[in-house]
Amino acid sequence: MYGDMSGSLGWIGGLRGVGHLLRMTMESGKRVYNAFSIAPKPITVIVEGNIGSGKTTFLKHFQKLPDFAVVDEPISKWRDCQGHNLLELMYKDPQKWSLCFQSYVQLTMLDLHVKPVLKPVKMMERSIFSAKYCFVKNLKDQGLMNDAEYTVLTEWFDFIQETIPLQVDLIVYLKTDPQVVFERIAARGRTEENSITLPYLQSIHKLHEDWLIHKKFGPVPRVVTVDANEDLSKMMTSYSMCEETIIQKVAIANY
Ligand SMILES: Nc1ncnc2c1ncn2[C@@H]1O[C@H](COP(=O)(O)OP(=O)(O)O)[C@@H](O)[C@H]1O
Ligand SMILES: Nc1nc2c(ncn2[C@H]2C[C@H](O)[C@@H](COP(=O)(O)O)O2)c(=O)[nH]1
Repeated sequence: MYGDMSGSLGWIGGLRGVGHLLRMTMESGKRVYNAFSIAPKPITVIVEGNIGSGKTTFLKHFQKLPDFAVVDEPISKWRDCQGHNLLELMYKDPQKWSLCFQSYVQLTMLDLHVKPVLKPVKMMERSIFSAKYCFVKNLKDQGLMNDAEYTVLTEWFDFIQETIPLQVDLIVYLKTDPQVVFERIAARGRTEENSITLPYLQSIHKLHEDWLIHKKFGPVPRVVTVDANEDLSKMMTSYSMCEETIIQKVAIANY
């Protein structure tokens, strides 16, 4: 289901030296592939987390690094699909608009999954997987999507999995308390989101935990969980630790 290019991370200790070399290369501002003298095999990292957990903010840190290609969530497309604000329609009347919205999410996320990048690390904000396992499942569980609609979306999802290899080498999970993200969403003030309730965020949180921690929907690639409740001023350490883990993953993929 998830393409994964590298073996066990149990070699981490033995490769720490390679990771250090890569880090020195990246910190010196040179291209990471100088250390290999050939282009390394690219790896794909997806960043997941509840609404308002800090994914966009987290990815801004990596956008500054020369060997990371950040692929943002296509929310601008969801807010303007040839003049239709599908995000707003979905929040205003999920019973009526969820199939339409989720179909477009699945298309726009697939487009980003297959988008090639010219850098060693491709970092995606969310994925076709969280759309399915968290948001679509929540709509079904809450009775906001009927069985026929859910079946059609699921058959599309299954067909995509069977015909298009979607590479995911690592998942960074920004884990938050629903109350924390509830307050952040309110502060962010996105008009479409002013109807979001705490119980909704609690449901989405539980589904992220079921998917990534309890693995209730099948095997997942390696998950690095970050406590994203911390205030922004304290997040730099977590960002740097994730950077190190990703650099080592590149090393493993090219060992
Ligand atoms: N660690 C943090 N502490 C406090 N506020 C944060 C933190 N990370 C992000 N924010 C703020 O919370 C809101 C949601 O962050 P954002 O990165 O847009 O989350 P997401 O992309 O997951 O929806 C934004 O207003 C952002 O400035
Ligand atoms: N119903 C769904 N809503 C989704 C999905 N993916 C994202 N979203 C919503 C949640 C937010 O309101 C907004 C952007 O998400 P952030 O977490 O980046 O703020 O889009 C989905 O698949 N279904």
